[in-house]
Amino acid sequence: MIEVNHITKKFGKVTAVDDFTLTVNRGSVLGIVGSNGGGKSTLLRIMSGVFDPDKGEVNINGINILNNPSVKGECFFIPDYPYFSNSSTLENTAFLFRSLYPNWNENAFKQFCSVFPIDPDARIIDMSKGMQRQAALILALSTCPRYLLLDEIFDGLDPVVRKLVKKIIIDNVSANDMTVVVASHNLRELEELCDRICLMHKGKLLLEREIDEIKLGLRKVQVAFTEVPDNSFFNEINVINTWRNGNIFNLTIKGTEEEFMPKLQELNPIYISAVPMTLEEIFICEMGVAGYDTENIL
Ligand SMILES: Nc1ncnc2c1ncn2[C@@H]1O[C@H](COP(=O)(O)OP(=O)(O)OP(=O)(O)O)[C@@H](O)[C@H]1O
Repeated sequence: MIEVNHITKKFGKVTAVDDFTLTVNRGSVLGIVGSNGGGKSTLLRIMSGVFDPDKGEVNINGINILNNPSVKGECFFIPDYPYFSNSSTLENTAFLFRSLYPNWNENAFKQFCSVFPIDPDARIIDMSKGMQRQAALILALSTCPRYLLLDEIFDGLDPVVRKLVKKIIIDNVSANDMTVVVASHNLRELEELCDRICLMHKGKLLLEREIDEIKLGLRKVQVAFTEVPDNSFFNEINVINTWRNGNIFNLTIKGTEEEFMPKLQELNPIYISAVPMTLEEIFICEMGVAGYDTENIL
């Protein structure tokens, strides 16, 4: 379990992370989304021990990571721009990592090298951005980390590799109880990967939800009437957003279809359809309901 307790980190006048508290359960995948400059990368750097916080602490399994190399050694952090030296290849970095990481898994390394379409003997800095990320991920996963922290890992990956990355991460979480924290602007990818999502803005945690709870909770409903019923019909249903175009209503409704459909049917609509919302739509909606200016946050 990772516990982030009241972390604050300032760079001069900028407060990158502001009294941030969060718990990541063992064997779970947490997604962090939020605005540019919201503090995601800084938070990940603090969680992995790259930066020390000004205030607060990060505990892994109850142990403060500050000046604790053995706990830090259980984490592998892939930054948004992974660093490789001029001469690094996958093979020679693996040679180094074998002696550095006690849990290095040679079979896993060979298997990852065979499934990812990159040359293990090529210089990593000559590779494309997406290929460099793949190289970083192959090395990270071969160290068998208990905690994997990923910053914008999907950036630059093609759709086939994105799918492969998600599958490998999910397999590792279920097989090895690995805990993953991934910061990304790509809500669609996070939706398929994460158990929980948190939203960070101006260094603060604005929202944290289970993916299933989010998805079950809201529906996008389009309903059309020949005769528009009295506005009071909204009172019967938990409508949190309405957009009307003549006799057609586009509603965001909180609740299950079993709950609200019979009530809508009573109004004799000529057309009705309910579809689940994407994570992006839900976040935008929840943020709006909470009074935030969503256009400047997501
Ligand atoms: N090393 C640094 N020195 C000075 N300021 C920094 C440093 N690192 C981050 N910051 C500042 O801290 C704030 C948070 O930056 P951070 O990179 O953590 O945000 P982010 O959420 O990852 O942003 P993005 O989504 O754009 O990658 C920004 O205002 C940034 O300019």
